[in-house]
Amino acid sequence: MTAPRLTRARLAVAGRALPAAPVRMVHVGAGAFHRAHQAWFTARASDATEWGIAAFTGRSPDIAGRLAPQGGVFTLVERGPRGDRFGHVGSIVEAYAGNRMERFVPLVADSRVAVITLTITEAGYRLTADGALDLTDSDTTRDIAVLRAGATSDRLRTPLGRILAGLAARSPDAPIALVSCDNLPDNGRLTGSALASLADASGLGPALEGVSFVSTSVDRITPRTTAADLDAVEAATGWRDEAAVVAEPFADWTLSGEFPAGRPAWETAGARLVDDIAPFEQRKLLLLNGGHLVLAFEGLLRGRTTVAAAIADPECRQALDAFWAEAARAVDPGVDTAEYRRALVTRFENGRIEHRLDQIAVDTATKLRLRVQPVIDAERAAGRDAPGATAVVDAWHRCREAGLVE
Ligand SMILES: NC(=O)c1ccc[n+]([C@@H]2O[C@H](COP(=O)([O-])OP(=O)(O)OC[C@H]3O[C@@H](n4cnc5c(N)ncnc54)[C@H](O)[C@@H]3O)[C@@H](O)[C@H]2O)c1
Ligand SMILES: O=P(O)(O)OC[C@@H](O)[C@@H](O)[C@H](O)[C@H](O)CO
Repeated sequence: MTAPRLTRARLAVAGRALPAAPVRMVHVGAGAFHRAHQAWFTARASDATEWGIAAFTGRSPDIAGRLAPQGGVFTLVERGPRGDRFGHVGSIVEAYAGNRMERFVPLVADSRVAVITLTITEAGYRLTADGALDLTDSDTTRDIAVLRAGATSDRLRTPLGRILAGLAARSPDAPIALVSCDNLPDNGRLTGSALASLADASGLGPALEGVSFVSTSVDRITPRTTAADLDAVEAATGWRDEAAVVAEPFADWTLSGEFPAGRPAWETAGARLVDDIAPFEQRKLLLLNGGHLVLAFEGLLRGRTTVAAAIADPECRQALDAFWAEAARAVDPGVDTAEYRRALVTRFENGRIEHRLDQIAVDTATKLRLRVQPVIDAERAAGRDAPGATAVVDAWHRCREAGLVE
């Protein structure tokens, strides 16, 4: 017999109520990571009953179509090396496709909404190689024309264009925090300067008054959910959950910036608020995300398909260690890298997390520029050759020649 579909209402009837909190956060780019990270931290915060999330997808509407019939509730599977832990997360209280502007604009304009979070991937920001808004991007130029004409916001295509339309409808007396949760260095400043360029070009400069841009370093390995994962959730919990997500047990969130209208007490759920994010972000982006690139390129060349399979291959491991030795020197010495690397090995070796190398190996030119080139630059500035990091670039070229990466 098929298990009943998981919904917020059915959970309440079953005596495991997760009452919907009032919407005070809007998320743009609802996907696997948002559910496993920001939604999970918010649900675990001590004031979770005050903070509901309205989640909008970035491009594909798929996850909204799965979450909405469940009242936003989903199962998080924490997949450790020896077993799974299943928990229901209730912080998402509304879910929509990204183009549902008739709901998005009034929500962003609502002074009770205090925080907007984003996970739209690095490509979603439409930046040039030097981190400025790409004013030649066709969707961006189209959005500028729509915004300048004051035309219906339904025609906006880019996440930043949609956010700007929402902010333009908000009172300048109602401050708000915009929190990028994408794997980009200095993501708060980049988001702020990209939105400022968009606002200038669209004649909407005042829309950004009262907006605080928060930088974050985010960490939790969250692969794409598979059909087998959904079946495993059904077998283990007795609920059919079309929006379940699998992540490693480890989770980290470091934030730096002001929240002028308040925020959930994320620190009670394990988040870290700091004055200087740079050392945390360097460590994570160079060692973890740079390390993922090493394994992706070397692994794909050697016929491996997952992170766990690649790190178990001695040649891939050797390439990873060579890169890490150089990358660790590029990280601010104020944060530990030795223990961090040891923990990363354990995390990467978790074979029960099926993190596919081809999921990592997208937008590779941008990722190399942000996660490997800084290591080459730092080593060369110190008079060294950086053989470990340049080998990653060589492996990338070989992958491209073999048609293994974009
Ligand atoms: N999955 C992870 O392990 C992980 C960990 C840390 C950080 N992140 C960050 O989160 C991002 C999203 O990861 P995910 O696992 O949720 O991916 P996902 O594919 O499940 O979801 C991505 C979301 O972004 C939207 N999107 C994708 N490309 C876009 C584009 N060009 N323009 C606008 N919207 C776009 C999608 O529609 C979706 O809503 C990553 O790119 C990364 O920056 C992910
Ligand atoms: O699309 P990316 O490269 O930003 O992310 C791919 C993986 O490296 C990433 O998903 C990691 O698993 C994550 O950054 C861990 O916190």
